[in-house]
Amino acid sequence: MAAKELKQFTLEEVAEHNKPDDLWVVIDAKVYNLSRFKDLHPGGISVLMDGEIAGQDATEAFYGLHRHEVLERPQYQRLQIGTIQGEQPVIYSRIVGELSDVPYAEPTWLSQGYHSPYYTDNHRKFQQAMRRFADEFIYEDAQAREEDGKRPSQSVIDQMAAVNLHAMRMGPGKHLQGLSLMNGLVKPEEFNYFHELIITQEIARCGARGYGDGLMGGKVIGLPPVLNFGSEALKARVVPEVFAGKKFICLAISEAQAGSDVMGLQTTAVKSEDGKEWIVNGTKKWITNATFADYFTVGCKTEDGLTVILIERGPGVETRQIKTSYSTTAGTAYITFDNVRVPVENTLGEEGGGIFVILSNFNHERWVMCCSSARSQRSIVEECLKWATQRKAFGKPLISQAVIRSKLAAMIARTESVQSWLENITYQMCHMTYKQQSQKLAGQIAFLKSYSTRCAQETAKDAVQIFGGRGITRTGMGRFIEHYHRTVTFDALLGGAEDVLSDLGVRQAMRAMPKNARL
Ligand code: HEM
Repeated sequence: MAAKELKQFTLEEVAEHNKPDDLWVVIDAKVYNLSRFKDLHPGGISVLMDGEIAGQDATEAFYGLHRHEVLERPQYQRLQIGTIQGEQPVIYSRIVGELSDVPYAEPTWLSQGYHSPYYTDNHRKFQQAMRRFADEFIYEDAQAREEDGKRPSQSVIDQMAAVNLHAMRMGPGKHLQGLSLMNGLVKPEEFNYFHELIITQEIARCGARGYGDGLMGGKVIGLPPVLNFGSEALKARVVPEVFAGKKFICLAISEAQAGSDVMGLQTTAVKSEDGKEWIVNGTKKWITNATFADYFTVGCKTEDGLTVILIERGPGVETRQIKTSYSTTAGTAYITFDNVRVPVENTLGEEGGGIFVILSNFNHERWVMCCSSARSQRSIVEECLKWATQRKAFGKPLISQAVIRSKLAAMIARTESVQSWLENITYQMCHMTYKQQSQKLAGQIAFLKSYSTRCAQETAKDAVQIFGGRGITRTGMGRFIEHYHRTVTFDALLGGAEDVLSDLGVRQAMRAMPKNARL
C-alpha cells in the first residue's frame, strides 16, 4: 500500500482547527488531526481543548505526559496528516542498533571521546552486532511477553541459536570450538569474558527483568554443571540441543525448606536395587525456567551427602507456575519429583560431591548478574536524565531543582563505579585459570554483587522519587521505572543474598590474611 501523502501546513492554518469537531495539534513539526481520536484519548477531551493545545504547537505539553513511543504506535501514526512548512521533526527516542548520545547512557568505552584499556576492535564490532541483534529481535518480544507473561517466543530463541548466542552465554571455553559465533564475527578462541559481558548488557538494555531470565536464564546457571561435570555421552546428547534452542534446562537447588542453606536440602535420591537408577523424591521452589524446562539440574540428598543429578522431564516430574513480582515470562515454578527414576549416568560430578558442583557455579552466575545489574542501572539513569529535562514543574524543568540533580549525581556515581569495578574483575577473569578465579575472585565477585544490588536499590528508590506517581504506574511515562523498582530485589536475592555475600567476601579476605601482620 502506498504511504499516505503528507501535506504541508503553516502554523496559522493549523490554528484554525481548534474546535471539538475540527481539532488539530502540532507535535514536533508533525500535524495531527485529533477530531475523531479525542473521544478515545486516554487523557480525556478537556486537556486537548485547552487554549494552549487545540490548534497549537503542543510539543512540550505532549512530551511532559507521554513517551515518544506513543506516536510510533501504528494506530496513532495514522492520525498524522502533515508537517509544518519548512520544519523537520527532530525528536527521537531509541534508534535501532545505535548508541545513545545521552550522557552516561552508555559506559565510557562506548561514549565518544573516551578510552578503555579493556576492549579490542573485535569487542567493538561485536557490541555493534549485538546491539542491532537485541534491538531488532529481542526488544519488542521482551516488551510484549513481559506484558502477557508468556515465555519468550521460540522465534527469538531460534534467532539466537542461529548465531550461537546460547553457546556464547556460557562464557569462553571448549564448548565454543567449531561454532560460528555471530556469523563468524569472533573466533571461538578469541571469545572472552568481555564478549559475554557485552551480550548480557545488551540483553539487559531491553529493560524487561522477567523476560531477561525467561530468555534461557535457567540455562546460564543450569548447564555449566553438565558442561563441567557431565559424562561425555551425556554432554553429547544434551548440550547441542540446548545450544540449538530446541531443549530447555534449569537449575533446581532451592526448596521451600532450604534456600541458601544448601546442606539443608530435603529432596532425596536413593539408588535402585540394581544400582542402575536414582529414585528421586522431593520438591524445589522458585526455579527459573522450570515451567518449560526439559532438563533439571537438581541438588539431592544422597547416602554420601549432596549429589547433583540431571533429571529429564518425564513420569513423576510436575511443575507448577509461581507468580512472583516479575512476570511469568521467566517461567518460575514449584517442582515436585515423585519416584522419578533417573539413570545413574546422569550424575554430575562425584556422588556426595554436589556441594563442589554447586559452589563452582556461583562465581560465574554472580558475575553475570553484576553485568546485568550495571547495565540496568545505567538505563534508569538515562530514563531519569530524559525525564528531568523534558518534564516541567513549577514553571521550569525538573533538572533545575537542586534536589533532582543531587539524586542524579548519586545515581550516576553508583552506575559508573559498578561498571568500572565490573570491568576490572572481568579483566582478571580473562587472565586467570578457572582455579585461580575460584581462589582469588570469589570474594571480589561476592562484594561486587552485593555492592551492585545495593546501588541498584538506591537508584530504584531515587528514580521513583524523580518520576513521582509515574514511577509506580505500570503504563506510560514511568513504566520502566515502575518495572525496575518492582523487580530490582531479584538481583539482591538470586545467587546469594546481599549480607551473605558481603560476609563471604570478608571471610575470603581473612583466609588470605598474613598470620604475622600487625599494626
Ligand atoms: C497525537 C496525539 C496524542 C496521542 C496519540 C495521545 C495518546 C495518549 C495515550 C496513549 C495516553 C495514555 C498514557 C500513555 O500511554 O502514555 C495519553 C494520556 C494523556 N494524554 Fe495524550 N495523546 C495525544 C496528545 C495529547 C496532548 C496534546 C495532550 C495535551 C495536554 C495530551 C494529554 C494527555 C494527558 C493529560 C494524559 C494522561 C497522562 C497520565 O495519565 O499521566 N495528550 N495520551
